[in-house]
Amino acid sequence: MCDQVAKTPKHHVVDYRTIAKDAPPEVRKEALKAVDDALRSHGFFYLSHHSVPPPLLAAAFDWMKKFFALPHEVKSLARRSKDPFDPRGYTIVGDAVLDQEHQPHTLGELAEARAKAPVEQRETLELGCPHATNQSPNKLLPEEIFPGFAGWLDEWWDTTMRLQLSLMECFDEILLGENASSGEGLVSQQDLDQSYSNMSLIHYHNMAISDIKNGTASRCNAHTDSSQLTLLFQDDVGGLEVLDQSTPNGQAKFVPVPPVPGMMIVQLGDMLEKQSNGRWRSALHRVTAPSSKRDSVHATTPSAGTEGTLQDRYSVAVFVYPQFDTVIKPLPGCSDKGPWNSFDWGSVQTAGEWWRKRIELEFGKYASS
Ligand SMILES: O=C(O)CCC(=O)C(=O)O
Ligand SMILES: [Fe+2]
Repeated sequence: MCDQVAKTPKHHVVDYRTIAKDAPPEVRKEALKAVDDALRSHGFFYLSHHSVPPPLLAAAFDWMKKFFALPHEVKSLARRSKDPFDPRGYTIVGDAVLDQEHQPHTLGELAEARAKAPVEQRETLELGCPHATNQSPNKLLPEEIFPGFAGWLDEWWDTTMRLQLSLMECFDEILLGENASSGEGLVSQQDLDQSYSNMSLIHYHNMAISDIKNGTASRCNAHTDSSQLTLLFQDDVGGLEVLDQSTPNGQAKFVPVPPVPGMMIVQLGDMLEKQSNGRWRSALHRVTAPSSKRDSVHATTPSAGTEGTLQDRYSVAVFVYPQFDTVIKPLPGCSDKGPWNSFDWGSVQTAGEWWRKRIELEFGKYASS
């Protein structure tokens, strides 16, 4: 195990090679048990030796740096529309708001939390399935302004979708057991040609640590993802944290999920919490100043060189959704109620309805501005 993860011993690390279909059955069985344990206790795990080729991943970070460094007027050619349900395009600080630090149980409580949340200092490029014809197309800059990006996106999209599908196959085996191939599992809810999955390329602006400390601004407020599953790739800046409820005295606290070279993060979202009947946990997570900097009186960052400044941070989050007409209810094999229950879903039944509720809360303020 890598040293950086060893310092945070509670975090689970899964080696992708051990859950791949061609792994020896005994190895795979053990590894799937480790996946189950991780999702039961923390709702996320590190995935090492994953199938995203390093050059494709490095290109993701290069593209982000290039895109976000463009002048505002140019980026604005790809601006997200004000219709909350037209989710593609470039967003700026203040368009979206996340916040459920105090674990609201209803969508009403979530809306209240969001109304009071500090402003997240981030800009994003929101993208969806490049070849889907059933939803708004991606808002890309013209090829002559940003040559090569569309080609990278196609390859990235297909690679990450194949990866998520192989994780879904593992989840079906864990949750449905012998009935994994019955056509009632998670894989059957996916249509990769017309996928509703989406992703954010994210740039966190450099900012004063004092703004985080005094609560006037933030990087990414605490939230769960509304997806089934999120694939998260972060740069080496740090600051990602997840709520750990497994402490011996029962006191939940946010713990760092530091970047580890070569590893990505697999995180569970609201839909799979419900589909697993609360056996697995939708991870409550946030991005803040890395704890070593936050706790220091004279925090410095070597690259920024400025006292009390947090350097820019980049990440990619791929949010995996089933087809939007999927009814989100416990899967066969998940009749036993587990401990996690992040939300009262009220009358919401389908994946599309849940997405609409959550996206409205996230982007509603921008739409009305
Ligand atoms: O930037 C990160 O590491 C996390 C981003 C995130 O949680 C989100 O956009 O939902
Ligand atoms: Fe998230």
